Amino acid sequence: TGKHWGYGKEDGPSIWHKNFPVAQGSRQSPIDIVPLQASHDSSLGPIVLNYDHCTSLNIYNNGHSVVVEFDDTDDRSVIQGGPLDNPYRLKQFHFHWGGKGCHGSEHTVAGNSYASELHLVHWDAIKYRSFGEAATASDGLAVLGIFLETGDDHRWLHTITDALYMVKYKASVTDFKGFNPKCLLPSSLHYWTYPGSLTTPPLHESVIWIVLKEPITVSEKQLGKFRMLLFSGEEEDQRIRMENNFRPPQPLKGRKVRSSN
Ligand SMILES: NS(=O)(=O)c1ccc(NC(=O)CN2C(=O)C=CC2=O)cc1
Ligand SMILES: [Zn+2]
Repeated sequence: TGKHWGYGKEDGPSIWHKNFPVAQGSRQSPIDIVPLQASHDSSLGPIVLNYDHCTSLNIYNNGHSVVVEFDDTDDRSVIQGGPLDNPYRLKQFHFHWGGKGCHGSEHTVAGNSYASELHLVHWDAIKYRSFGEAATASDGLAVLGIFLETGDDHRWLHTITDALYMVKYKASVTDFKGFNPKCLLPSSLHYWTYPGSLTTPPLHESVIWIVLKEPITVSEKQLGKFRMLLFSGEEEDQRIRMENNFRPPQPLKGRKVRSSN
């Protein structure tokens, strides 16, 4: 079955290369984005999100993060434009966060990290027949990264944080219908883009990353609710809080980060 990995001392990001050698590959994510070194590319158009007919299905704790899954059996919710040649279908979104008062984003900006990072995961269903097939292709996935900073309450995030008690333990799942993630977008869709990878095992180098420049604001209280989730399953005696589930920035290895206008 799948190889075990986590975010601890014994099974965390510095060990992943033992079971997943691509961890030391040439297009790993996340990275530190240095705005002044990003090349402005006027051929990069705006990204377009068509989420109006999206169908969220469930919310679940996969032992690494909390994930909201979507019905991706047709093109009802897609991202297109920007660096993408085709529309990419929304499959799921999830978060990465730190411990109390510590930052937990995966991408950093000029060495600065945010409190958390939201990933909306999409796949090219024009070119590939399944998510699994796209996940192993060099241009198969497009992940939209959105930074979360702490401040006032986020008006819509409570719909998610109110459901977290239902998925406290690893492998727990509950219905989560009618959620449209466009309520989690910042006002500007200006972005950086670069070729990268999944930020957790299997670390496939199959992701076109699109990272929004503008963060959204959530409250420390709302973020605290993510930290009541557990990495561990209900039957396990250890109750390990789900926090600091982020991979640190990886070497750029000559890649170019482009900036929309
Ligand atoms: N953090 S991230 O880069 O957005 C990130 C996003 C997704 C995954 N993993 C998956 O989607 C798991 N998965 C496969 O790899 C193939 C089928 C499948 O379900 C890992 C990381
Ligand atoms: Zn992620």
